[in-house]
Amino acid sequence: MNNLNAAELCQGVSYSNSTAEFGSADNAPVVVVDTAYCRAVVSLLGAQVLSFIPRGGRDWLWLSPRARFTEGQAIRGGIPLCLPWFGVNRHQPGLPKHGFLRSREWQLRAAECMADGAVRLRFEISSAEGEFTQFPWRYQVVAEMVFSDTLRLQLTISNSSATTMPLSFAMHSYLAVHGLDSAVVSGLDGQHFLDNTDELRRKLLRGEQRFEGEVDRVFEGVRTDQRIETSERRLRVSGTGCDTVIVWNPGAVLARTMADVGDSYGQYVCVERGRAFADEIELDAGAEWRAEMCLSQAP
Ligand SMILES: O=P(O)(O)OC[C@H]1O[C@H](O)[C@H](O)[C@@H](O)[C@@H]1O
Repeated sequence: MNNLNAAELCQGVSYSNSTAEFGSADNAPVVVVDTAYCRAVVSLLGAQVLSFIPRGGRDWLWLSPRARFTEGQAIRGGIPLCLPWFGVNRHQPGLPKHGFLRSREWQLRAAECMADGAVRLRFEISSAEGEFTQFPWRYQVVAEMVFSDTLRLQLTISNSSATTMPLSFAMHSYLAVHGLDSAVVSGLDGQHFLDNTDELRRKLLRGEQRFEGEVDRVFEGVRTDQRIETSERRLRVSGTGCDTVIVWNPGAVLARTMADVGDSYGQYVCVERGRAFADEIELDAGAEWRAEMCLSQAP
């Protein structure tokens, strides 16, 4: 199955590459959405939204200036799609972190301009034969994105195997902030979390989530929206079918060990939506799971 060719793209959608868009040394194909609402860039590698700039505004997403754009390597920033598992695979810790799909090339199968001026893109991917020995399930994933004055991202994961498939995932948003000190995440007050900086001990968050040093927290079974407030904007993250919220920033010390983060760690916070840990899914043979995350301007 091939990508749409350029003539099949609707108005406001075009192909470009990471060098032209971001000045990267690696040159990977990207899709650009440029409409009255926004300008957005999506990489075919990982079906990863890399930039979303509402008209007259600044980018909601952070992309590392040192991001690499080569197959088999994760792109640091934007919204990586981590699946068919999130983080370290709990059943087989030796498998690649965050699943196979964030560093594989997806296919762009549809690009549609909607009556209200929004653009919808549909990307698809299937499990690769070479992965079967490590993860013995066959599955398909459709990622649909709707770009308007909000960014909607919907995942549909289908299990086409004869047995139940363990599924966890995350839509791993890197949200741009201007000064980590002023970044505040609300909507998690009174919720328990697994502290990934302290052997996943279960703890309680009281009040707002702030960022002093490394933060790596998994909130399960969340029924609320999150609001991310910085000195210059307020964003809302909401979701259905993705009740796990992961909040992450490496802090200065860990960031120094990450070649594609380094001293840029203060430019983003990750507020991710997915299903992981207690929210992990047992996806029956032939069944599918749908999840949607929406980023919007908060009042
Ligand atoms: O460095 P990566 O493999 O992209 O992972 C980046 C981060 O993803 C999630 O937020 C996890 O909770 C963190 O533990 C992890 O460090």
